[in-house]
Amino acid sequence: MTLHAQFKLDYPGFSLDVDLQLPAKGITALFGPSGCGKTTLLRCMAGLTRADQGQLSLQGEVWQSATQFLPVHQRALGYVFQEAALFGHLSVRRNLLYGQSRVAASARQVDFDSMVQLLGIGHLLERLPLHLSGGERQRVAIARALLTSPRLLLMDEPLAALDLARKQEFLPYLERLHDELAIPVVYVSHAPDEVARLADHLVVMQQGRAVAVGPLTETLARLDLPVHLGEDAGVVLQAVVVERDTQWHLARVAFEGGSLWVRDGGHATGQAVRVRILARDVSIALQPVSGISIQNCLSATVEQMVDDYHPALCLLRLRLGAAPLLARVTQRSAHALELAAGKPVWVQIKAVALIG
Ligand SMILES: Nc1ncnc2c1ncn2[C@@H]1O[C@H](COP(=O)(O)OP(=O)(O)OP(=O)(O)O)[C@@H](O)[C@H]1O
Repeated sequence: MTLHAQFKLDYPGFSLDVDLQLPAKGITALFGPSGCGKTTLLRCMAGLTRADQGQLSLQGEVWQSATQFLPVHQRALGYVFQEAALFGHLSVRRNLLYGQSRVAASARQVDFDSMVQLLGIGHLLERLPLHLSGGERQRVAIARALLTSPRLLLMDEPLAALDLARKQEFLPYLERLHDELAIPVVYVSHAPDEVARLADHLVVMQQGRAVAVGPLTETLARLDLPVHLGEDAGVVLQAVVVERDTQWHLARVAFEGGSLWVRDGGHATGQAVRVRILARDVSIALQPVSGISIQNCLSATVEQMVDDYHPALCLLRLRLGAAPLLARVTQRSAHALELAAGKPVWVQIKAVALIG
């Protein structure tokens, strides 16, 4: 079951041309540089912009085709913008009830109290939007969108207007949504860390085209992505906490292909987590190295090697069992170690970010 979105549209100096089959569950990130068409695509999906040519169907239900165009108010979708658009003269509670009242009581699938609890806004219900922080406003906007019982949630850079502290405060709520919501979310972002943290599926856009589409882990590990991630190049692996070392405040997380020691994030043994490993934090040796401070040293095989964004550097894709890994090394080291596809090596992983 999928979300099928096909649109062609021309603006002066810009054209959108995409044909996407996306999973009808989890979070799909639309990622790419400013001006590549992410918002335009989202607006087409919402029916806020009418593409010259378009098709949109969600699990077989057609919202747009050559002969049909459902206007935005007839599409069962929630839309969260960069800046929360709440009614300023209504309390948070009444803003939420307004969202809920847009659906007939018999069609409501989302419960008011559970949404308030999920987004942690119970103590804000009697306040006016003016008296909320940016992050609180966005949480209310999401709750209001979800109270319309949508079948699809569209989010356009919901963190863009927040400062770093508010972002850190807000992200756990998005993660909770990710874990608890059954509806698909299409999430626009140009921040690699947000994508790494939230997305299950990735659409990389460039100049109005989708240049790479697929599950997050494999798509981030592609060496042919035309969008250069620079210092943000790296992989995200799904893992499980298997052991905790309370003396040293470390946790061991296992993934298909190995395990890593990371800083203990307080997760219980057995809990699923994501680990993000940046290419710049991975180094290569031909033998296992001892007498160094790096804790994580694993055997891997070089799969592919390409020139990187600076002539001194190259980017390698390796396999640790089933899991992909990216490493950035200098061309001189690659030459000295005679690195090539198929070569077995040892990787040392200097830093690992535990997410979720
Ligand atoms: N209504 C419009 N009329 C004409 N051109 C438009 C219109 N809306 C967007 N554009 C152009 O389409 C291109 C894509 O814009 P869009 O806002 O979709 O990009 P984006 O990837 O969301 O960018 P950002 O990350 O900066 O928000 C831009 O060149 C923009 O100037």
